[in-house]
Amino acid sequence: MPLLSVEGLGIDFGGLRAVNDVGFGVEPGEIVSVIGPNGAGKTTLFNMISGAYRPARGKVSLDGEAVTGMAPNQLAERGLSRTFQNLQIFQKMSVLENVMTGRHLKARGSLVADLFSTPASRRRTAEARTVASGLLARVGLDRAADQQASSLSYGALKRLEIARALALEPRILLLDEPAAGCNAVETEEIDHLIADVAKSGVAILLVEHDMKMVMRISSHIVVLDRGEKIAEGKPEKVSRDPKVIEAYLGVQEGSGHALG
Ligand SMILES: Nc1ncnc2c1ncn2[C@@H]1O[C@H](COP(=O)(O)OP(=O)(O)OP(=O)(O)O)[C@@H](O)[C@H]1O
Repeated sequence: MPLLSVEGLGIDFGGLRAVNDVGFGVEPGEIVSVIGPNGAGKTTLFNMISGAYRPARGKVSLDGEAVTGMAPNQLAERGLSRTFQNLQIFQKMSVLENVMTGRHLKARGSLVADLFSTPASRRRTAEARTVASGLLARVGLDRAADQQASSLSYGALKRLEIARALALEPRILLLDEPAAGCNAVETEEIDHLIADVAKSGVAILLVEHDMKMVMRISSHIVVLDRGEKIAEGKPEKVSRDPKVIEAYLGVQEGSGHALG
């Protein structure tokens, strides 16, 4: 049984079937990418899986448990963590503190204990600091730990956001355009980081426009067009699929989203 299982998922916006009858699974250690032309329904699908939208149809399961329509914090408690297309970093906090905030759900204790700084709350903070430091080393930001987040380059901020999502120790990580706005070097760093996280056994679901990156790192690709799944499979198979080529060619002019 896949760790994340999506079956017959769908939602409408007014009369528009934004996503319809989409299903797939993600196993631990796999990198599954969702691709498709602009407006295909990728972000909407992501929002339904991560609890931002309640699906009108279908089912989402995590490790066999039905989690359809659960709120993001309930999903986080069950091991689903996500990053956002528009960075959600606290710019005025230090790099280390940003990762520590990602740990709060995991290390949740009593507010009263924290207010009075009890030994238990001090222990939790120390533990969060240790975990956060380890994660910063993992994403190559250990030397920047005490800097204000606003001082980081864009690519480094993207890696910081991944470190913060990892602070929850997720079993599945949803990455929304992790390489958007990054240059080639930054994209490659993120590329390696994602592969490394997958290798540690975390399941990864990715929405990404950088087709070269998608083809390089995906174990499996799901292709959407106008809300429907039109193809899925290994990168080599999907990139040769006539339906996929047609969907992209149909919007290729000026969109810059050709299959790489
Ligand atoms: N909140 C909303 N209300 C109404 N329509 C929406 C809403 N969100 C998305 N849509 C519509 O649903 C369809 C799917 O949009 P979505 O943003 O999921 O596509 P996408 O594949 O992520 O596109 P892009 O590649 O441009 O990010 C589009 O036709 C879009 O206009």
